[in-house]
Amino acid sequence: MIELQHVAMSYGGGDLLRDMSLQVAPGSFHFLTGPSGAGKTTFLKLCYAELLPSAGHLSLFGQDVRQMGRDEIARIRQRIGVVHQDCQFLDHLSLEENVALPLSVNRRTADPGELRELLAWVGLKRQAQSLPPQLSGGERQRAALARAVMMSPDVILADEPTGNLDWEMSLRLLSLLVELNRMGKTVMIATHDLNLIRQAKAQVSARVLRIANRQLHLAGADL
Ligand SMILES: Nc1ncnc2c1ncn2[C@@H]1O[C@H](COP(=O)(O)OP(=O)(O)OP(=O)(O)O)[C@@H](O)[C@H]1O
Repeated sequence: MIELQHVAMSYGGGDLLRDMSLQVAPGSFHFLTGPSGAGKTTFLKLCYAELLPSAGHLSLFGQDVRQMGRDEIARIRQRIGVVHQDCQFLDHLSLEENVALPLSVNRRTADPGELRELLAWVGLKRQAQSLPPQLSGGERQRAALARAVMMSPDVILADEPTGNLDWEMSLRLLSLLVELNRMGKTVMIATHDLNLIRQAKAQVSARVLRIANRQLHLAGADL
């Protein structure tokens, strides 16, 4: 589904990430951890072809990212829902419109019933007409998750989705991601929060990856 072979990534200077190999199987659950600045966001950006590797081989859904044209990348991205670290909402659009945005971008209209159901699933039915600045941090993160699953993607990539949330709200968000995984979605979460990882491991079988010294390591069971 996502496969890296000896991938390196550089923003121009030396390698930020080097010699990374990984196979992400359909339906798997991964955490990605590591110190601030280690390259977690960069790694996720590779996984949705926002960035291309500077060396090595990266394939998404069996296709080499280097061989893909712009249209193919756009098609592949529809299969990958991303929860960005800063949510990236359009502040002049309602929550409902923001969540439906991936469809409008693809010139499709959201089914009102499905949209309502999705907002109810993340507990935001009442806030459908609110503007993003009127939402709490937890509401914004849940809305970002709803937007990420709007296109029924196969993979969900979440970048520090609980970064600014209290423990109770973090658990709520985690339970939504676990539910998605139980529905068969592949999930990868970048996080600093080792307690969140421990909590998740009690619920799902998750692999924990750690970026350290520019390389990708499989963390031990002692987390
Ligand atoms: N577009 C860019 N151009 C140049 N350098 C960049 C760019 N994006 C990120 N970097 C640098 O790459 C390094 C890794 O950044 P990245 O955001 O991937 O790390 P991170 O592990 O997600 O950090 P954090 O946990 O603080 O979010 C940082 O030193 C950052 O400044």
